[in-house]
Amino acid sequence: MTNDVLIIGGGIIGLACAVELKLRGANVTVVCRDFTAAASHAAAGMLAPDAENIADAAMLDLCRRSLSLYPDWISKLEELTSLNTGYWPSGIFAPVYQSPITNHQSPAYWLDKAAIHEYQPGLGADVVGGWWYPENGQVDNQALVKVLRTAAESLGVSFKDGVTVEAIAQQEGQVIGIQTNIGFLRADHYLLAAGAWSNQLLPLPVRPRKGQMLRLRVPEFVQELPLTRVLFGENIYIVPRRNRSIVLGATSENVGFTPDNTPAGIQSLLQAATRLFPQLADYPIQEMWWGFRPATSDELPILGESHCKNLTLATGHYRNGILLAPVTANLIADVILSKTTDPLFTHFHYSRFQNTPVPTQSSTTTSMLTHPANFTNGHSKNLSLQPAEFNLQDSGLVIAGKTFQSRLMTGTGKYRSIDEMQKSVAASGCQIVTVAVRRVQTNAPGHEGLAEALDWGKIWMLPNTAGCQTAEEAIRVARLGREMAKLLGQEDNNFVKLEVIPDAKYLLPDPIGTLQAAEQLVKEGFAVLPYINADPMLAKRLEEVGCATVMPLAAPIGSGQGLKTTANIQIIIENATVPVVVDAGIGAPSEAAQAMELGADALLINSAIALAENAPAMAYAMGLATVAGRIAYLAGRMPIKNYASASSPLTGTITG
Ligand SMILES: Cc1cc2nc3c(=O)[nH]c(=O)nc-3n(C[C@H](O)[C@H](O)[C@H](O)COP(=O)(O)OP(=O)(O)OC[C@H]3O[C@@H](n4cnc5c(N)ncnc54)[C@H](O)[C@@H]3O)c2cc1C
Ligand SMILES: CC(=O)[C@@H](O)[C@H](O)COP(=O)(O)O
Repeated sequence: MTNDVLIIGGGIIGLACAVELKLRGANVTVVCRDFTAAASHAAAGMLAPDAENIADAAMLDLCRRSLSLYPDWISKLEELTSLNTGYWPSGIFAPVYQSPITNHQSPAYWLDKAAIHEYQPGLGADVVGGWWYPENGQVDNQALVKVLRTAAESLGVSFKDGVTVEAIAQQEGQVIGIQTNIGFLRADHYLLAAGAWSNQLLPLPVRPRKGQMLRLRVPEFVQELPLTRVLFGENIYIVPRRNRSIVLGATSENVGFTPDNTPAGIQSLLQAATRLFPQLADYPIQEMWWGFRPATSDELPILGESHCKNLTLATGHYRNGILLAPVTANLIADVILSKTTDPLFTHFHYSRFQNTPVPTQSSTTTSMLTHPANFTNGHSKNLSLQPAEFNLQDSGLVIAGKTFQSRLMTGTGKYRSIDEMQKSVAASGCQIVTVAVRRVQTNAPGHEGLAEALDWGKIWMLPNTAGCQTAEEAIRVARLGREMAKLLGQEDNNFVKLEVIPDAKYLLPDPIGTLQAAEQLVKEGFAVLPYINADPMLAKRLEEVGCATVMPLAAPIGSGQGLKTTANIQIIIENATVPVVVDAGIGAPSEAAQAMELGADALLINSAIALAENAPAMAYAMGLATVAGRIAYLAGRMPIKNYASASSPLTGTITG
């Protein structure tokens, strides 16, 4: 039996799960950075599986199931606390301005113009009809969150308020604890319920979708409540509360975590609201706010088991987290305490974002997370000119005990398309591909779906900390990178390409920050591959603190200037006992070959391939150049002489 459960996040999902787990006998701790900075406070509280027109059948099923749990769940909570949640199964009207073409399925009823205006006086004159969803309703979500918190406290759930979880520490498929700003916390089992912030802790495709809201007040001179049912209009919903406030929402903006209400956002809400229910134009505005919905790429939640046996996921509830709270709490408690998974949950398993099958309850997740020990990207044959054919010894590139046959590493940035990137990676014959953790996490332009675009069973991932300006940031992103690699199936991948780059113009790395971050990451068990200026002293220091390679630059990243630091790279190569990977600035295959001829152990090339007119062809050429340069190095080049030396013999020539 799992005794201690630690929940990350104190929004409605974390709180609902806490109450349910506690009621079933677990010891529960909720760790939360900010109880009010949560989508759960910002929401409108509609319970609207039908009005929302949910297309996904399993999602609709889940939402309806949750709606059916609402009455009993609310009674239980209100009894426990003697507080009111404002639950109101009022029904929802969805007025329209044009007659619909499609028919909604029961439980929706079509009301023609006369009927809807009769049932709901005060609607805009251009409303031509509407749907009536008698089974949908609303709850005062802010009141409900308070009730849940009070219930949890009265049951003995322990709360750690104002505490930020910084990392989820894992070992061999188990979470061993969480790193927080107040220290390391441990439990038997962990539940991630961090809403829109979830992917700061695990590489899940959960992004913030901002919604702006405002509240009006029914003025004193209006005696009776003008609205007693939710109006679900086009780009607007109007949610009347029993306490005479009226909630208007909501915008849907893809602006990351950009805070604040904006004139454009509020104007759009007011315009749509007063068109639908004109008398609102004279109602006083009481309050405005905004919040971040936790949106996944397929707009469905992520529920149930994770890649770690003792970590469960309950996140990504997007537009319906208030509605889905009771069913989530019930089924998550089943998963954690009874180890049973409702068949419906398989539809919401995190692995749908990977190209791997969903593991069953009885199987361990290891099958999903293992990969072939020897990496071939399937296309390296063309480039495998074997030095052994010429009596040359080359045992391959060994980094942190892992052997790779290819000595070329590539990147994923700057390609015109994912398809071009995939073809180029294949054509290069590389076995290591570096991925910018931050850009993948934030779905930066050109990085959408990137993590899933390569076959990580064949390519070794080198997560990099691009975009980090300080040692602290790089350490945090490195930890995320390790989780990302794990989640994508490389359980034992502890590699990180460390980049600490405060300067945007030359993209030159900060040597002090790099050394500090490297020391820390080595202590945490990472195989650190630091990107550095070609500084032999720094290279030595990094080697001394335990880095797995050093990666001196040939020239600034993306400059394509070629080998500008040859003399220093040569000193680094002469003195290094770890592999030297020449990284950045290589513009042409001749320069790749030249770096390898110097004795570099490997190369990392991105821009020169991605920005070539024919990227896959250039990737192939870079692969050949890397092999050629390596063989030339092993073959031993002729010495350079000051004067000409005739190629043909000077003796035994025929005289005429
Ligand atoms: C404008 C708007 C309107 C909405 N309307 C509705 C609606 O009408 N009906 C409906 O069903 N749903 C609605 N939703 C969606 C619903 O609000 C969300 O799906 C739901 O609140 C998600 O709950 P949650 O607990 O997962 O996340 P949140 O409520 O966001 O809670 C997450 C919590 O985790 C904490 N946290 C995050 N990271 C960390 C960390 N590293 N360490 C510690 N703590 C952390 C945060 O501080 C926060 O308190 C709406 C959302 C918005 C924004
Ligand atoms: C992708 C990556 O890690 C780059 O930052 C790397 O330094 C390669 O540089 P080029 O793009 O100049 O090849």
